[in-house]
Amino acid sequence: MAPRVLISDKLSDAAVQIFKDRGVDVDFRPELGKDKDKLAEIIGDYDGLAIRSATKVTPKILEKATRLKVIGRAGIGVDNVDIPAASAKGVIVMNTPFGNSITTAEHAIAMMFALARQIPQADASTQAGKWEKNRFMGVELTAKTLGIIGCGNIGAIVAERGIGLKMKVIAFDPFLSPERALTIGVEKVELDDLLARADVITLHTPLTEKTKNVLSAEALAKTRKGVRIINCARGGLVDEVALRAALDSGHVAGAAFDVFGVEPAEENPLFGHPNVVCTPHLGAATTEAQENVALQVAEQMSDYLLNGAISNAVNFPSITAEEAPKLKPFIALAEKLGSFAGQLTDSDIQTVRITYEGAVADQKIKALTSAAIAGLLRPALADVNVVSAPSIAKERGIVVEETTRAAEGDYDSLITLSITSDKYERAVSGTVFADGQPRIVDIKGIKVDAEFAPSMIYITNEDKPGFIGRFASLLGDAGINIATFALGRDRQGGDAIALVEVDGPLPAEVLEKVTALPHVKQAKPLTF
Ligand SMILES: NC(=O)C1=CN([C@@H]2O[C@H](COP(=O)(O)OP(=O)(O)OC[C@H]3O[C@@H](n4cnc5c(N)ncnc54)[C@H](O)[C@@H]3O)[C@@H](O)[C@H]2O)C=CC1
Ligand SMILES: O=C(O)C(=O)COP(=O)(O)O
Repeated sequence: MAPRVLISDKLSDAAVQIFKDRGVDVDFRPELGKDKDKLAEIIGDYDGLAIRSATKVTPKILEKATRLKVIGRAGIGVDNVDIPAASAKGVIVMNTPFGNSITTAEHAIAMMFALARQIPQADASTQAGKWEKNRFMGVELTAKTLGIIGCGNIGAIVAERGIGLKMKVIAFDPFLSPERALTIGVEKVELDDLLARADVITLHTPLTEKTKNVLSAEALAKTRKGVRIINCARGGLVDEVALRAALDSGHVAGAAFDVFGVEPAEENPLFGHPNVVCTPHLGAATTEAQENVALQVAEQMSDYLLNGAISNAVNFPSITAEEAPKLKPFIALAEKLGSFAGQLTDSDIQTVRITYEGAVADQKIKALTSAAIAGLLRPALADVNVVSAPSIAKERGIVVEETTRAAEGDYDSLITLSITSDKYERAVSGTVFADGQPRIVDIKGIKVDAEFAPSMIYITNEDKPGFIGRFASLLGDAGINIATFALGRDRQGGDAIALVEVDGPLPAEVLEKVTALPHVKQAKPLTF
C-alpha cells in the first residue's frame, strides 16, 4: 500500500507533484494548520505530515497520530513541533535547513534599509499626498557596524551581504569557530561588546532557553544610542515591552520585526510606534524559497517513507539512499541482538555497551545503537522504535556506551552488545553473512552459529552426554519439529548452550519439561 501524506500548511504545489511522482498518496489540506480539532480527527490516517509554521504539532495531535512516521517541516524552525513528544512516539522530524536561508537573509537586509531610510513611513506619507521631504532624514549604512547575534546559515549570509555593503560586521555566536569567523569575514565578539559597538543589531538564532530575551531590558540598556534592531528569527528573542520603552525614550532609533512573541500578532507592544516596521512572518515568503523548501521536504519525506533514507532529521542521524540498503541488515542485526538480550533480562538494565568491530564501525553507528536499544526495550515496552528508543533509555537512566574498533577475529563486521543489570552481565555478538542474514555468533563468550527465527528455545546446560537425545525425544513426543539446532560450549564438560529453532510456538508445559531435563540450567523461549 502506498504511504499517505497530509499537507496541512500552505506549501507550494511543487510538493504535491513530487509526492505524486514518487508514488506517495497526498492530501493537500492547507486549511488544517489552523484547525487543530479537524487535524486531530484525521491525522490517524497518515504516514507523513508536511507542514510550515502554522500547524502546531502538539502531544495531543501526536497521540492521535497512530500511523505517523515522519513530520516534514518545509522551512527551518521546528519550534511548532513538540520534538520530545514526537521522538517518544518514534516519529522522525525533518526540516529543510537551507532552502529559505538566502530569502530570509535578504528580508533582514530589506528591513535594514527600510529602517535606515524609513521607506514604509515615507511611502505611506507620499501616497497620502504629503510630500514630507524634510521629515525623512535617513542614515547611510556604509562604514556602520552591523552586529549579528547568531551567525549560522542565515546569519552568515547576512554577514556576507553586510560586508558587500561596506559595513563592519561583528558577530556574537558562542558556537562560531574562529576559523569560520575568518572565512565569513566577521569579527567574533562577546555579546556585551556587540551591544556596545553595533549601529544595527540583527538576530539570527533559534529560540532556546539561552536565547530567550537575549535582548532584555538590561541588554538594551547596553546598546549605543541610536541603535536599530532587526528580528527576522523568532519572537521571544527580544523583550518587546522593554524595546518599546527604549523606542519611546529615543534610545533605540528604530526596530524592524518579522516575528513576534505571539503569532499571528494582532496586537503587540511595538505596534503603532512611528519608527517600527513590521511584516507578518514573511522571512521565507518568496516564490524561490517556497519552491525550494516544498520540493526538498517532499523528496526527503518520500525517501524516508519509501526507502528508509533519512536526511535533515532533527531527532535521528542521517542515512543516505545509498547507505540505507547497506545499513538495513545491520539495523536488523542490532535490533535482534538487543531483542535477544531484552528477552533474557528480567531485572533493571543499568548499562548497555555496544562494540562495533571491523567494517560495521564505519557505518552510521548511532542508528545501529538506537536499533539495538529499541530491540532491548521492546520486550518490556511495546511502543518503542529506533527513534524513540534513545530518549526512553535516557528517561530510564540506562547508560549507553558505544565503542568502535578494527576487526580482530573471524568476521568482517561484528557487533557485540553487553548489558549490565543489578544482577548480572550478559554479552551477545552477531554478524551479517554474505546472504544479508543476521546471525548470532557468540553468547557469553561461547561460540555458536545461529540465525534468528520466529520461534526459538535458548538453553544453557552442563556439557554432559545424553542431553541432546533426551531433548530431541521430548520435543518429538510433543509433536514439535526442530528446524535448526546450534550448539556451543566453553570447554569439554563445561558450560554449554543450545539455540534451537522450532516450527510453531512452544507450549508452556513443553518448556517446563525441557527445564526439568537433567543438566539443564535454564530454558527460555525466544521470538524474533
Ligand atoms: N522569519 C522567517 O520566516 C524565518 C526565520 N528563520 C529562523 O531564523 C533562525 C536562524 O536560522 P538558521 O540561520 O538557519 O539557523 P542555524 O542553526 O544555521 O543558525 C543559528 C545560529 O545561532 C547560534 N546560536 C545558538 N545559540 C546561541 C546563543 N545562545 N547565542 C548566540 N548564538 C547562538 C548557533 O550557533 C547558530 O550558529 C531560526 O530561528 C529560524 O527558525 C528561518 C527561516 C525563515
Ligand atoms: O523556516 C522558518 O523557520 C520560518 O520561520 C518560515 O516560516 P513559514 O514557513 O514561512 O511559516
